[in-house]
Amino acid sequence: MLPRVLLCGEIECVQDELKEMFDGIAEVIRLVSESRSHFLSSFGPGGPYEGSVALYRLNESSEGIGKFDAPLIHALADTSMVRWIAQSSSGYDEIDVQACKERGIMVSNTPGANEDATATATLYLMLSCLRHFSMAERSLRSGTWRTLFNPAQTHDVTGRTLGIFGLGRIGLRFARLAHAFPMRIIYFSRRKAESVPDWCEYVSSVEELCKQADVLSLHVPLNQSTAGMIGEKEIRTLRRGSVLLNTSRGRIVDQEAMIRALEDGHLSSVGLDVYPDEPHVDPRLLTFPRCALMPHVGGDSAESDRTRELQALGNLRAFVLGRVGEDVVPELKTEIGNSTIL
Ligand SMILES: O=CC(=O)O
Repeated sequence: MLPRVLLCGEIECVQDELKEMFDGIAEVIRLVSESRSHFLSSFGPGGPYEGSVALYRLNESSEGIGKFDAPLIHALADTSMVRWIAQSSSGYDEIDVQACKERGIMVSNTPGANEDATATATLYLMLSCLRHFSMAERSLRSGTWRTLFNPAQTHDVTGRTLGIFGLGRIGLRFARLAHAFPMRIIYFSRRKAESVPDWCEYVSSVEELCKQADVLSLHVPLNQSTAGMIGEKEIRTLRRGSVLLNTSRGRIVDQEAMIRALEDGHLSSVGLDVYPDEPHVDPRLLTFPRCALMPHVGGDSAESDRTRELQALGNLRAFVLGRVGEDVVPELKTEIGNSTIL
């Protein structure tokens, strides 16, 4: 009997490739559970997921079965043969990686797949926040021509300082786009990046980044050390009238502190694609007309969705073939070699 791989989420772009990739090496099955209890009880003998050794996972699957938190991971390890979770996104904050480590389950993600889409989405949000394009469009669509739009309150991008928190692939791609205006680019990362262009200036702390930036853009993953990292102190260290952009994860920012700063004008606007409790959006955010708000679509384009699906499925296929995909998440790199189907 072939091993089975379970798709927790739809494959939208690469159905044909999916068939070819697993032909003769694994049986691909689909999620039928609408609850966590059904999911966890379906790996046993005679259950619909019996024989599954690996999962493909989209965050959308949380709607039915919840996040892959520690209780789910431990129960999965107790009741199934699953040894690999291939997350189909670059963020993997919905999976408790520490619990996976304890139970010998490997996790891969899709770094780089949506680098261009996310960087260009951030660029759009920055332009919209400084020039009020989203507000201008809303004005036109509501039949009021320029009523909402006041050019005296808008600003050019050229010559401003962009502070990038996290100079990974997306941060660097955005830096390159913004440098073209030109903007002055400064960044802070856990460590100074090697081989970045000379015009990308490293500053030694988040505080220094906030002191100098006109626009602060967040490009770090969500984990225990980044959660809430941009709070009251950091926001108030930004100059009055600054712009905050977040296309990373909502929980990196203290939302209450951000809303207070919008209310008293310390932040002139924010450009958000992500929120702490998606799909819920705090209704107060909708009351600031200059803010540019999107429903977590920044990383999605036909090209990046296709690349992401192929990359996640490639990681699954490598596991089924007894290899290790390139995309094991950093926290589990030391575990490589400990996970096999047999
Ligand atoms: O949010 C998108 C991603 O994590 O890829």
